[in-house]
Amino acid sequence: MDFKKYIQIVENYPKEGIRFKDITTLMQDGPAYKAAINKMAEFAKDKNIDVVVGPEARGFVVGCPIAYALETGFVPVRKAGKLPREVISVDYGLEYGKDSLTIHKDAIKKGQRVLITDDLLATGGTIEATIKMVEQLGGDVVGIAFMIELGYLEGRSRLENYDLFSLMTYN
Ligand SMILES: O=P(O)(O)OC[C@H]1O[C@H](OP(=O)(O)OP(=O)(O)O)[C@H](O)[C@@H]1O
Ligand SMILES: Nc1ncnc2[nH]cnc12
Repeated sequence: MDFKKYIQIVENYPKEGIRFKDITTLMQDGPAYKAAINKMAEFAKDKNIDVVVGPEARGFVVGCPIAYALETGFVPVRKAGKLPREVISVDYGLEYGKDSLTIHKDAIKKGQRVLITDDLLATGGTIEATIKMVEQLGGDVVGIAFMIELGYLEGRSRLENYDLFSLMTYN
């Protein structure tokens, strides 16, 4: 399937100079959404994943159905102030700003095999922060799956020690 034909590119959103890759046009097409999720789940199916972790909000859109397909649990990573119980947190930078991410302290058990998922790899700041928290809790990041990779931002170079999968790459 040509997944790129379902992605809309929006110029200068949310800031001048950013070419925003809108995945909502893929999500709203049932067969395309299902095929995209199945391909991402396929990458992880022989990795003995215990739990899938994804950052809000678009990381939930890919992470939850992948967890369902793999029959694992899903752990949300959220922006500061959104998780109700004790968290650990990390500050990070984005293609268009900076923020802070959190995860529940008891969400990952030592030695669990973790698949991290997100809709898009840009600078890699979000995923690097997510990896830091998973590893701090004792999780083993055995794979990272993206729907889209922005090759020109070289986020991949920050994730050299990990097994990465991207469904689509824009250069
Ligand atoms: O590789 P990076 O430079 O870190 O950028 C990628 C992140 O940016 C977007 O999330 P955003 O923070 O805009 O939040 P959203 O999913 O809630 O829209 C996207 O969903 C990734 O998580
Ligand atoms: N160019 C982009 N398009 C969509 N989501 C993004 N997140 C970070 N950069 C992005």
